[in-house]
Amino acid sequence: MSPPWWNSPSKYAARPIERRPPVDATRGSVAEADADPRRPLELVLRDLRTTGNGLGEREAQRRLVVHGPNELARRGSRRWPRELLDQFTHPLALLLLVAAALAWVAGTPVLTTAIVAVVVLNAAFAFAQEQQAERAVEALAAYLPSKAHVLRDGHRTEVDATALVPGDVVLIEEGDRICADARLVHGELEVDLSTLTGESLPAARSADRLDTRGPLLDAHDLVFSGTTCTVGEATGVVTATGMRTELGRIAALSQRTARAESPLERQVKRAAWLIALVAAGAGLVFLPAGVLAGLSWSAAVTFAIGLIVANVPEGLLPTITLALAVGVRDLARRGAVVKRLSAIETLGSTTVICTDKTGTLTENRMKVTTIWLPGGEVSPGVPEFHASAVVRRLAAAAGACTNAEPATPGHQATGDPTEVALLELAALAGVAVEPTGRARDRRTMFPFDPHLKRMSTLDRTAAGEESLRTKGAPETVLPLCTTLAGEPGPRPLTEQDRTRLRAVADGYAAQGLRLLAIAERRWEGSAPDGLTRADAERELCLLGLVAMVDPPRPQVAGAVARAHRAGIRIHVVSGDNGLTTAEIARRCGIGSPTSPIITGPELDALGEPELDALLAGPDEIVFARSSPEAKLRIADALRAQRDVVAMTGDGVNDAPALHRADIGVAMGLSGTDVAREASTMVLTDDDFGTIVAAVEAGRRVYDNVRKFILYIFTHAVPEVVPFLVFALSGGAIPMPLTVLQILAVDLGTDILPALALGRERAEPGLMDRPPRPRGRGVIDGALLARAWGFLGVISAVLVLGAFLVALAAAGWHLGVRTGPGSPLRHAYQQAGTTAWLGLVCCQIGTAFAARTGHASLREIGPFSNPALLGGIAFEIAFALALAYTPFLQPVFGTAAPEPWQLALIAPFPVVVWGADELRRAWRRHTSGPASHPHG
Ligand SMILES: Nc1ncnc2c1ncn2[C@@H]1O[C@H](COP(=O)(O)OP(=O)(O)OP(=O)(O)O)[C@@H](O)[C@H]1O
Repeated sequence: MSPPWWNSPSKYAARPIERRPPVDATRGSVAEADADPRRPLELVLRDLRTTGNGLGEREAQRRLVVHGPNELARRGSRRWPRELLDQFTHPLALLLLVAAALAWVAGTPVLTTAIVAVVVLNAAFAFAQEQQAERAVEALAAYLPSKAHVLRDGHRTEVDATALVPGDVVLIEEGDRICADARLVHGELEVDLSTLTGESLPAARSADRLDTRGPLLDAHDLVFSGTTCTVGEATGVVTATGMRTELGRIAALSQRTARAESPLERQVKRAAWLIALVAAGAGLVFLPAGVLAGLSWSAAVTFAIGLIVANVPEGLLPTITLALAVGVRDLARRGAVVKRLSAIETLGSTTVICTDKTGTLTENRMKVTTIWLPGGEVSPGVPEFHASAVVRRLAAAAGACTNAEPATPGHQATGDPTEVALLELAALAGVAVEPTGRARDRRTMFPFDPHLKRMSTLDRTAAGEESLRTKGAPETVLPLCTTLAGEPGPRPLTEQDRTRLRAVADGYAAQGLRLLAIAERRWEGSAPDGLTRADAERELCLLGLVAMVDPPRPQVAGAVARAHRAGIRIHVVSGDNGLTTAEIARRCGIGSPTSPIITGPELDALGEPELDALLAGPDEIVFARSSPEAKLRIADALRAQRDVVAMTGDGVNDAPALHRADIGVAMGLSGTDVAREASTMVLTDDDFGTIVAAVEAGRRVYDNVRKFILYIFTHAVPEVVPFLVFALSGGAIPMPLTVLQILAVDLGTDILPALALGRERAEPGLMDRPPRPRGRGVIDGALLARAWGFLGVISAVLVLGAFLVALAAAGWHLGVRTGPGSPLRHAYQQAGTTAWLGLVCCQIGTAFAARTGHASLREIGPFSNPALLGGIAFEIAFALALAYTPFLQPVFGTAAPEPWQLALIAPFPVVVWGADELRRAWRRHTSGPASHPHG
């Protein structure tokens, strides 16, 4: 049987497979495409003109020019004609086209042209918005560059995955995404091939299991781009990159998958349909009513069609998609890359955040502050520290039992910050660790296991002995120890020692320090072959405890306070000690002195009902020494209570919990690729504060979508009511607005202000109100009541009032004819134009009212949305052009109003906005802090 991967002579053995200098690729192209990666390794390496030491940097650059970047070609460019066509064939557009056909049959070619223009304009607009949204989402990839570790010039280097070339030797670790097809050189792995094969169970891959038959994807010595490593470590030589990989071949065959629709988009689509149906119903009712009121059939049909066209909200959906996409793009700039548009709305309703401690609440920059030795406590750097042989032994053991790389001139340290701190300790104690020597001396490694919470290595030492070094959480290391190191020599570890050690550990932990126990076991000569982990990690000699600080990030306390104000609870789920975690949580403002601390074993002992009861309570809980499975249980229990859960994670084992939470949050800096892929949101700065900022952004985008909907729903009432009055009065009161005038509002004056509302900044108090309940629709009763029942009714009264006043001033009274040729014709057109401009004025007032759902306009400042001011300026210019341009007047049925008529409608914006301002003030007064904006 082949030795396990950790038994290889070194972790990334820079062991030459075949000493052959790298060859200039330009002198003979690498036969990458033709080389069968399953041939004997020597032949594969020869054809790829490489060695187990990897390529030289210059050679890699040359190959990059020859082979191109390691990325999949985009196939989207040819899809746009189809996407544009889709805009004309979706059901709402078809409904409008049917209306256009009816208008043609009814003998109104102008209306037909207008409706077709509406459809074309809408399609163009929607298409442009969707393209923009797609580009915004695609641009996110730049925020999450994929990285790969390679040997270049014999050194381990991190490069962009796009820079990988055939012949590169890649280093693959647990949690990595594999970025190119590769033949394993040595090591063993388990890989998740589900992206290629759909098979979700991990498959074993090993450098030592040659496979020359069967399908390529089943070959045991090959790994493929797009898959992930779930367990193990290996090196492999890249055999194919970019479109030549198996993933590339599949991508070349398949189309890009369609973007999944978000719940918000589904809701809006349903609402759009409902409104379209209501509009069609209103149109049908109007038809007989209009005829009874004295209209000709063709005029009645025209108006019925006008009603439908005016109220079908066909532009709603793309605008909302764009608002979401813009929200996603803004968030990415702030450090949170959201992978699905729908996540942005879920984020806004988050009720619970379950966060890690290390790196999320804290800086993840460890520094050893104190060492506890059997003979007493010592701080790094003091004279006793340098003088003590036990310190040196502890520091050497701790330094050897690491995989991190220490800092060198010009290079920062890399790897686990806990280990980097231990390497720094070793250097300070005069036993600096040099990675090549460490790799050379290592015989076996039992890697860090999140359940065991410890790691061990078996190393050859200078004295010709072999030594097992173990470091890990004191709770898991102490039970394995039987002796205690001391100056004269080890002595048995007594029960009193254990009690004392536990007290010492608790004392450090209560100060928020992170603790590691360091222990050792020595063999004269060699340790027995084939030692299992359980065999090796026993009868250890405890060398001491190392306490490290990892300070809370300075901005976390503020973010926690904001989350609390926003009604969000925060539970800490950490692998660390309970007291340490509780102290860090306390410093961040999470929990109270009476908050429960539940350790892993305690959680395991809790039944589901007890866990549910615990989580249903008001407390914020510290889950300490927890396993990745604990996260899954917590996420499930919270979701069962209809909480909306954001859960952080970074390891491979966190992937199921990240999947299960409503918002899985992965760490972009310290997390594994597997966690990143399982998550919905990736923090590019690993900072807890960014999660809260993302929640805020989610709330803002959702709010803005509602503002936008409020605005475009409101105008339906002043448009429809005059028709109803006309019909109900049996034609005695003439119709103020023409169909084309209504279309001019929907598609001319309203569009830009509506879009600008979608970009409104966060309203004050946004994070002072409780989360939106799960499942509450974006269009709810409160929004409709405000749009139709309040703003709409006020606008309708004003519009109709202006019309009647203008008409009456010209001598009109009930029943007097205003049709073509009648003496009042011009006055009627002037009155109609006054009403129409009045409607535009009401919409300006509505726009200002819609800017806030709860706060007063003064709080956000009337001029703080310049796009809205620009949109309103356009709206006014457009409206005046329609009213005063001679060649447009006959088309739209307008006539220039008298100055006094303009003066009559000029205050309308203030009246509409002012009424809503008073309503909001009254609501603030009666309901206290904002609960339901727009309600
Ligand atoms: N590289 C390591 N080698 C050995 N032991 C470690 C190592 N890293 C952490 N430990 C021990 O395992 C414990 C759990 O570590 P883990 O990484 O699961 O959680 P954490 O980083 O402390 O906290 P969090 O889960 O909040 O990020 C630590 O408290 C420490 O005692």
